[in-house]
Amino acid sequence: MLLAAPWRRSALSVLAPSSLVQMRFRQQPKASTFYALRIPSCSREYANSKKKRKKKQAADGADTAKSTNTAKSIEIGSQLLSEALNTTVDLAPKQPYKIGDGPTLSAEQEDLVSRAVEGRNIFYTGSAGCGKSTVLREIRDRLMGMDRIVHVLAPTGKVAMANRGTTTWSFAGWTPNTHKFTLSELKEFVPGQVLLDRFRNADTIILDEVSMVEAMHFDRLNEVMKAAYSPFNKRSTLPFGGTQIIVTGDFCQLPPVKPFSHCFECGSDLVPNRRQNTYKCPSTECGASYHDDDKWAFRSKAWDECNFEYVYLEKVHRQKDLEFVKLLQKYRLGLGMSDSELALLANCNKTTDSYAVRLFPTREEVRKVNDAEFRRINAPVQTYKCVDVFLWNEEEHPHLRGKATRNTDNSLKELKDHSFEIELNLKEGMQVLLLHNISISDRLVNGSQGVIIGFEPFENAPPDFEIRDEGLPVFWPEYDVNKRKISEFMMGCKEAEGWPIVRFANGITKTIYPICQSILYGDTRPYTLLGRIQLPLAAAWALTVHKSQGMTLDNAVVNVTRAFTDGQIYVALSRVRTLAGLKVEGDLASLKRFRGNQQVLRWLKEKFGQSIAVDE
Ligand SMILES: Nc1ncnc2c1ncn2[C@@H]1O[C@H](COP(=O)(O)OP(=O)(O)OP(=O)(O)O)[C@@H](O)[C@H]1O
Repeated sequence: MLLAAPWRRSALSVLAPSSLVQMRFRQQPKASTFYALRIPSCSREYANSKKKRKKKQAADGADTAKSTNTAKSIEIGSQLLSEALNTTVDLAPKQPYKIGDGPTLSAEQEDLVSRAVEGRNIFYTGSAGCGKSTVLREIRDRLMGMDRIVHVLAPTGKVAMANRGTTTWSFAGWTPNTHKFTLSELKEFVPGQVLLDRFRNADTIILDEVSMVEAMHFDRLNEVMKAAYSPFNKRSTLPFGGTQIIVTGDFCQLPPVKPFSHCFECGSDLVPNRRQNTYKCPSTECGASYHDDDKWAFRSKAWDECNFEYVYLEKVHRQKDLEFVKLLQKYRLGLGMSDSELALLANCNKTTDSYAVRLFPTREEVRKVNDAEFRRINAPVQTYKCVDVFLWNEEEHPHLRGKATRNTDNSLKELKDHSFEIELNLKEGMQVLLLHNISISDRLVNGSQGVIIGFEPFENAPPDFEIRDEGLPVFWPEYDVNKRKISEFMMGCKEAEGWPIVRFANGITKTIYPICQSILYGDTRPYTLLGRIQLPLAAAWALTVHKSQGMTLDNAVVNVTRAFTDGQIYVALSRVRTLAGLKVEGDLASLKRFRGNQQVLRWLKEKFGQSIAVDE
């Protein structure tokens, strides 16, 4: 019985023997540093001796389901609900709609996971497709399965949503304006009790897409987490207040967006000098100056303090074709490519079938293509309105009240970066992209492409899914909340013909049902849940490169004309599995123009040496 099912816990995997290429470095202080604060490196021995959580709750799904504290805590407030309750939609479960699990980890990935669960500070990296996100999810699940309080953070909402995590901004209680504070103000700003508890109770932070995290941002986070302790407490001297830090990403991919907006010391708006690649603080008292080379997180003092173990995942899983892997690796590392290699990438005669998604550097280009293609299809529009769910553990997380704020269309403001559409418009014949892993074995994963070939009538395939799919205890205020939310969703799409049937590029045809993709909030269990119920599909004629980040695509046409930043073309090229699935179009001179960031490349070579070598 769906609703009475106890929450699941992911089983611990067998740890494989080590064949990992991993290195330990004690970082040398940087030659140049612009920040005033420098604190000696500290070891991580504290992490293992950390006291067990006091606020841990034994609550499980069955208990919470019986909770009587319902009226205040569940947010359902829409007219739709009362309508939905009166509908006669058949909700009898049919085939369970299984959310896909991750692949079996390779030996090097397993070894990395076991190091992480031992409590070490780790930076792990590798080329696009080596499994960084896959490993992140495994580390998160295993640590949470060990009752650790784990915060998965990311620099942008989109990446955070994909990992069911939160942004570094939201974790720290910041808005972009918060960086106008001086560093001391920022530290004083922390002592709201909620933030103090959050920082002090955090066992582990896993930070994804670190290439997009600006150095000063990383430093600020470090400083405010230390400031959660009195100066007499040893933890005030430990990096991130003694919380375990696991950082991942690929510095050859997307860089920080708008770095050096505010002075680290005094918070003033910095003045960029584009020719010299510098940013100057206009305050005469402060007068700090920053160089663009120092924008990377690995240039921060916090990075030095963390004293990371460095792990390089060598095996690429997204692509199997060695020639293509080498080609991508060369492009990633800015190694000169021969004309024939460039021609191979840019070969416009290659067959790209009708599923190919076009990747553009800018949003404007994407919108134009998708709108035009949608209009061209002569078929009725089927509309599916999302249902956003807020299951609030008010007693434990009163500070999350604000997360319930809604837009006029009833979507939650907090879910503005959710990859699922608020209102999804589909047509038969439309090219679509899957936004969720629904079956790893069938290779129907986030990024799989297909075409809608028809609609399955609703009555033949009622959805059967759980709002809470995390395997973790979620605040569950009412017994039949699942059923009601599904009914509410059904109401929102009752004019549509049915569930879309998609023929995927790999030949598999599958009816797509709604799912709830959720994020868990709160530092104590059972968690507060925010989720969006929707069909995990999006128009797929075109996507921005930024949106494609993290995806695995079967076929793509990469338009390089308006590429504007390092790493963008590499991200785009590395989305596809095979060379046969790739076509490059536009101003091909851009392929030569972006040769990787030299600062990053030097650093990578210094840290990983042979591990990143490409056989000539
Ligand atoms: N051990 C493995 N066995 C089989 N497939 C794997 C394995 N690890 C990862 N993959 C698959 O490889 C693809 C890329 O994995 P993932 O997205 O985790 O890589 P990534 O390093 O995060 O990529 P990117 O840097 O491009 O975001 C996914 O389809 C994933 O399922």
